[in-house]
Amino acid sequence: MIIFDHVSKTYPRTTRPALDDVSLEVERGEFVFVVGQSGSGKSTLLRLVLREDVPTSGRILVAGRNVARLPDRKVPRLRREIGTVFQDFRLLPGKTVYANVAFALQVIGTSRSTIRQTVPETLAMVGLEGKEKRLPHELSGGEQQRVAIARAVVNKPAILLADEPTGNLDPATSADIVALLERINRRGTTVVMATHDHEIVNSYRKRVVELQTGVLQRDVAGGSYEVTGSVLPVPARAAEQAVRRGDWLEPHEEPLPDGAEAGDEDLVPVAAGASYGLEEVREPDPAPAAPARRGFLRRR
Ligand SMILES: Nc1ncnc2c1ncn2[C@@H]1O[C@H](COP(=O)(O)OP(=O)(O)OP(=O)(O)O)[C@@H](O)[C@H]1O
Repeated sequence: MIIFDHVSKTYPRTTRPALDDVSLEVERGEFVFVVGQSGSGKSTLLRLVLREDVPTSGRILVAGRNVARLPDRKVPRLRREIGTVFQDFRLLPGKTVYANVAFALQVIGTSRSTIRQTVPETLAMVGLEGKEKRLPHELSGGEQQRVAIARAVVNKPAILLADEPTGNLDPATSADIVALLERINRRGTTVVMATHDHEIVNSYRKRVVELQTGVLQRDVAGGSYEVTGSVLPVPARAAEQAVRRGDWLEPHEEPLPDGAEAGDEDLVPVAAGASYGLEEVREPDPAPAAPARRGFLRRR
């Protein structure tokens, strides 16, 4: 559903990349937490998925589209497939709850009859029945975030990106909001959530992607929040699968034969953590262990 293939992003007038050679794959239907300290590149990663910006190098595929190459006129269609939720809710302050959600459908030309049916269903799904006529300032923070989530999913996008959606909420309300996101995920929407919330990440034990100063530091299924400060091995099987899948290879590259080992200076790791989001992968053993084998492509 989302593929980052050696993606780097350096903003203008900066020297250090905000994202540095990040490769990962998010499968359809996954729920992924993106963690990392402030400035580690989480928002940049989400902005690139949305084509709010383009990578400096590397490829990004979202729902089969190469987003950097997408002509501007096709960007709105891409974004229809991606709902977004932010820390600060971003509701239209002068519009009611109902109108905020309906607006998302109006701008894409949905018929009135569909809007009349879909908006109440969606508001009920997020637990806002009876609050349709309120204005945003008449709602609690958690309720405002529910409106924002309703607006993000009312047209049933394939992907929901949530950038610190619990950042302004107390722990109990945060837990409710993430439970709602999980429910939406169970209905088939791929969810990618950037967060600093240790408790949430540790209690859900979903896939965790950790960035550290733009580098993909960790990518584990069933992970915890803890920022490790060291590079953990990429599960060998996942990386090998990525190498075997020809779609990661450029025309001048070829997979290594079975049995190739890490360590050659010639070799570069590919697709860290790719393809294993829905499989059970044990977290790396904290005790020192033999280095895990990785998948590699030969650099020419
Ligand atoms: N528009 C921009 N121009 C220049 N530098 C930027 C821009 N946006 C982000 N950066 C820089 O890129 C790096 C990554 O920022 P980003 O916002 O992606 O991090 P983050 O992990 O989302 O941080 P936070 O958790 O604080 O939101 C930071 O060093 C930041 O200063």
